Amino acid sequence: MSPPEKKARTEKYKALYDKDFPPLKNKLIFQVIKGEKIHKVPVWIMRQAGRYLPEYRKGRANNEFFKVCQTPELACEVTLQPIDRYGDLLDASIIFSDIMVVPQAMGLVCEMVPGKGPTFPEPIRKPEDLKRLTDKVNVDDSLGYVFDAITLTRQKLDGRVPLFGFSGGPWTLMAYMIEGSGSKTYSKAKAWLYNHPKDSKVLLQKITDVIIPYLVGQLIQLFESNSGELSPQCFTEFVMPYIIQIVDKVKEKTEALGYNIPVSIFARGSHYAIEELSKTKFDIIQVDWTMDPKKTRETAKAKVLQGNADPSLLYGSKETIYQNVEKMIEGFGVKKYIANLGHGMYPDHDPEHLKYYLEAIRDVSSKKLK
Ligand SMILES: Cc1c2[nH]c(c1CCC(=O)O)Cc1[nH]c(c(CCC(=O)O)c1C)Cc1[nH]c(c(CCC(=O)O)c1C)Cc1[nH]c(c(CCC(=O)O)c1C)C2
Repeated sequence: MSPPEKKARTEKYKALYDKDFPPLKNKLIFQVIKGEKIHKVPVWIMRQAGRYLPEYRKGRANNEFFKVCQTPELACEVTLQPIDRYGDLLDASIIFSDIMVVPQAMGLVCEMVPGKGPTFPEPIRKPEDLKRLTDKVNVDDSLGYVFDAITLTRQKLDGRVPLFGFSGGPWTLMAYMIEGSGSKTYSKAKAWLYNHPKDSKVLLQKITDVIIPYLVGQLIQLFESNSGELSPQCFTEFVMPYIIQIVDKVKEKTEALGYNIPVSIFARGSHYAIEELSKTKFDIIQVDWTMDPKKTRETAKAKVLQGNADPSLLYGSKETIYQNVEKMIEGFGVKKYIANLGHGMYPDHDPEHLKYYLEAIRDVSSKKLK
């Protein structure tokens, strides 16, 4: 985006920033975190705005993926699609964007290649390549479009549900920046942890320093989606120190402004880390479907847990979905719990089956909460 375009964008949204945000009508997630009485378990879904929705595919036919992310009107429109479709069955929205906007802000080119996903034509290969990264990233300049999209969306939501902001975690972003795309083994990125531990920490810190000023929203989720690739030892050394910095600093910053913003962590695949994570300031721990709800609840007694049905459950019948939801809620319990899937929606999911899942959560949990 050229500087005059950027200025126009900022001017355009100034009035929206100055206007008070509409008060929240649905506060279920905040009530769960505060331990207040609720009438049903709240639910939202990772990738709830996406290719499984015909209205999303229709809009995307004319617009490149990152163009949607970078155009606040389009990002807002797509964010609202599942909220408009499912009405009060959903209890949160999540801003339409991608974790790759942070590496882009750091000066790396990342393109969405059809059939392949996000791809870096010139990934970081050796420690000298770190010099190619922008030295001091001005987050307001380079990611201002996300802030504008968040502001516009909060106005347009009119308080129906709260809005999640999100970021990839430092390790997950480092892994993509070195691999250049998704990978089966993440062996190039993991080789860095063993061969260049110091440079790895320089890179993780650079990413952390961009994430902290970037994270805004009424709720926040940090996606360490690639954490399950690591040994417990590497997790402790290369993930924990950075995600703790992020949650501590984000809390400090927002509390100083008078806000208490709940922060959620999704360390996908890191079973061994649940206990360690339950001792941090994260308010919510999102778990994947390979974790048993009851055992996870026993391990992280005091924390709000979020998850965790296998996304493939949505290929099942209405009855199958209902029975699995009953078991899931039985395991987690109806308190300190936010329902979600164990990972994002798949492009070939039937939107009607997501509705069955959302209805089952409402029906099963409201009976138990009576
Ligand atoms: C809809 C969508 C997104 N990203 C991608 C798509 C499909 C692309 C398309 O429309 O063509 C490509 C897209 N973006 C990414 C991938 C995975 C790449 C790979 O590992 O191979 C793809 C196909 C990278 C990505 N992107 C994201 C993660 C973390 C969560 C997770 O573990 O899935 C990751 C790893 C986060 C993400 N990505 C997105 C959201 C939007 C908000 C919502 O949830 O509704 C979010 C939160 C949006």
